[in-house]
Amino acid sequence: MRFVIVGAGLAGHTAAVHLRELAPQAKIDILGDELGLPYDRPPLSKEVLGEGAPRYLANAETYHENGISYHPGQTATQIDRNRSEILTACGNAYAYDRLLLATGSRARKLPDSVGQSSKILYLRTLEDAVRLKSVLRESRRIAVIGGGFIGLEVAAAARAMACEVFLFEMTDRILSRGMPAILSRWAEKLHRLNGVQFEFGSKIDSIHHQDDGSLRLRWNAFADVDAVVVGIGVQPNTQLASDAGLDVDDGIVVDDRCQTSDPAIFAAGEVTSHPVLGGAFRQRLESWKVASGQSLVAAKSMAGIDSHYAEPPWLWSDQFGHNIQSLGVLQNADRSVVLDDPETNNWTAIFLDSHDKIAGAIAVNNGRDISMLKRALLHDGIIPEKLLNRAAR
Ligand SMILES: NC(=O)c1ccc[n+]([C@@H]2O[C@H](COP(=O)([O-])OP(=O)(O)OC[C@H]3O[C@@H](n4cnc5c(N)ncnc54)[C@H](O)[C@@H]3O)[C@@H](O)[C@H]2O)c1
Repeated sequence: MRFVIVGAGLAGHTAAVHLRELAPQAKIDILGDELGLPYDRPPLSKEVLGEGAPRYLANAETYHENGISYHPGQTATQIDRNRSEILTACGNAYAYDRLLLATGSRARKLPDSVGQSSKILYLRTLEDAVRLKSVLRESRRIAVIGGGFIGLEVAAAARAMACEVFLFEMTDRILSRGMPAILSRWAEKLHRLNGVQFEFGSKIDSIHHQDDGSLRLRWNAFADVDAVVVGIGVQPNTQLASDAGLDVDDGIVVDDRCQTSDPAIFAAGEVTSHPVLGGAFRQRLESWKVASGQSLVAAKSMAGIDSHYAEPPWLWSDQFGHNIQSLGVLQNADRSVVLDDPETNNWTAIFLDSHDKIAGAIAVNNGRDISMLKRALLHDGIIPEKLLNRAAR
């Protein structure tokens, strides 16, 4: 059996390791478009911007010892479904019996018309993180565009380096995509207390270089900064799949076995549009947990073992030493129950659906609540009595 994996992020790497265990005789190739070894992405906006080192997922010896052929710098450009081959930009061809697409996402860019400069930075890859860190070290004032997790984690890292930080968010609150207002209020207060300055409802019209090397931002006012960091979301890398005629709807459409509309082709990680909560709807989730969980299901399915992905959405973030966790689907919730005091740095909000069952939760420095609520969500959806006792009356 020949397995080819396109994408050497967490999903691609983890699937290769599982496939090796499940199919000891199989040929396994991983194609990655970056040059180095696969690494874990969450530390890029946290430890790597501080004093920490990147977390590599493997080294060349482990791949060699496990008979996994890792091909860095190989950008896949075409799936030839008739010949069951992947073609790359370098002109190589890799034949497959089962193919896994773990192509992830890329950073959404500001339009070129806003301005172009080597000091307008994005954060998606290890190379981006290393460059950003060195620019932050040299900067006194920076602008961050976008108040999502990237923007906020970069703001926290920049403040730790004593940079002045202006954060521009086009909506009226931070974390507005998918996170509830109670978390936005808490996180904004935390960031303000730590010196981050906010501009809401503002889109940058232009960014110009000035003679002294700084950048001038224009929206309905002006600001001069040394660098601009942009975190305005991501776009899934679906081109390869759509060019090959696979079903794509925002992400690559897969079933709960991670199989695409072609039975020989599978997909895993944040590029997938997959069924959530028993198939009630489908979602593309930008989360480490999806990459790690779906890679096991995809590997089993590719090896012919029955397996289904049924994990509820879960993600976390660390900001100014505080841990935020989010569980489940919060957008469709009808009401919430708050445990402890959201004015402090330890609280949990549980979101309930129209049947008063748990839809999801947010916990600030309360990771244990999330573990308990996850079990309850998967069991009967009822809030455990032990937690209810802490609800504000
Ligand atoms: N801890 C974590 O889970 C974590 C941490 C970092 C990054 N990530 C992931 O990295 C990816 C990228 O994160 P992100 O923060 O860039 O995306 P995001 O979509 O979470 O947030 C983008 C923010 O930018 C705002 N925005 C969009 N266009 C804008 C504009 N022109 N001007 C001002 N604001 C604008 C949006 O309103 C939104 O608040 C996501 O997949 C995210 O989940 C996750």
